[in-house]
Amino acid sequence: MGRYDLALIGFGGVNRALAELIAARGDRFAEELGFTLRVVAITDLRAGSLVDTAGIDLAPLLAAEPGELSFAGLPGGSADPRNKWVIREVPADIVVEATFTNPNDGEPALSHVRWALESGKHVCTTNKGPVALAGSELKRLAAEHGVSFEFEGSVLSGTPILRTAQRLLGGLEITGVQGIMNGTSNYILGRLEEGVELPTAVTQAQELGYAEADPTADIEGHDVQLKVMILANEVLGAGLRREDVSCTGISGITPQDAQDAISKGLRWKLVGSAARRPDGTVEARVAPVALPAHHALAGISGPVNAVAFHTDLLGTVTVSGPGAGRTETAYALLSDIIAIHQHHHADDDTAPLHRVLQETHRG
Ligand SMILES: NC(=O)c1ccc[n+]([C@@H]2O[C@H](COP(=O)([O-])OP(=O)(O)OC[C@H]3O[C@@H](n4cnc5c(N)ncnc54)[C@H](O)[C@@H]3O)[C@@H](O)[C@H]2O)c1
Ligand SMILES: N[C@@H](CCO)C(=O)O
Repeated sequence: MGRYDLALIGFGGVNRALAELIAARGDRFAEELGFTLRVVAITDLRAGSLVDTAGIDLAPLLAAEPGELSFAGLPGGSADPRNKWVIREVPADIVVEATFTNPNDGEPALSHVRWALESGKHVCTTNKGPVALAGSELKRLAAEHGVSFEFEGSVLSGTPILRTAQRLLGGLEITGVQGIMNGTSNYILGRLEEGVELPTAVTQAQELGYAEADPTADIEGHDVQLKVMILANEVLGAGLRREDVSCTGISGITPQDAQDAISKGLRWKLVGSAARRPDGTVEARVAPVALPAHHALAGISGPVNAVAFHTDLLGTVTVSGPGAGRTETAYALLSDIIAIHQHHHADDDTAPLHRVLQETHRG
């Protein structure tokens, strides 16, 4: 039986939901997945940092209201997040990065991921910034250090879109992808159809845990822009930069527009797409589209998302599932940990695994 010691960077909706899963289902994971999980460090901009290399007792932290959590004064606690020190120095097997997504330069999450990989620690992240803006560099860094860089939750939350493409569509030529890739905007468009005004719908999406810390990224399409970059780079080998993906969001759509569309048999959807041109380059965009009711993406409602892969041998293959949500996204992190286990340690029965890694590195 292996054990993975985790350092959680950011303790907001997603990483807190992961801690809840570990607290509630840890025994089941051991039985079904062949490993146990222990949290040895947590950092958060608001709560500070907490380190216990013997394993943090999660119950009292999870019992506290998120906004009231403070690690200062606890044994091993500090008011300062101390991200760099925790990531580099605390012995952990996996660094789980779930701080705010920064669509401009990916920071500070990009540095968090770099520090972890350079320290020989695996990384799982739901943060789209580092993956979209520096994915190739980070994969190279991970390979150099013999560790994994996993990011299933960066596109479509816990719905396994990236692993489906990587593992199940081998041998096909994927010529393009098209999808609804933002839970917040899709939820909001549904509320607009019901006559709810945009600011109210945004507040509801925030309360449900779908929206970014700054929901502008959801409404103006920047979140989908990053996801299109990730998908296109992963499945089309596109190497897109942000300026390569034209981007229009849903802020110009009113409840009246949404209801008028319904009366004409149409539904407004925020569609992200990337397609290979005949010369091999990739064209990508994010824009609202009024889809006819018979379109495969028109029936995708609420925080549910879907991605259609256009392929040569199978035609169109569409995968649909949750696109946002705290627990759904925490599941993506669990699926990343399972992938790390399968890739590196499935045959090990030693614990803790960071010692195995350190011994391997010492040669
Ligand atoms: N919530 C979802 O449905 C969802 C789905 C997929 C991906 N994501 C991504 O996952 C990440 C986390 O999402 P969330 O919903 O938990 O967000 P959140 O805003 O609830 O939590 C983010 C946490 O990170 C902390 N933080 C920010 N900067 C920090 C720093 N420099 N050091 C330490 N802590 C820092 C904040 O204090 C906050 O508690 C985001 O990047 C988001 O884009 C979220
Ligand atoms: N805010 C994002 C979270 C998932 O990346 C969304 O609504 O889709």
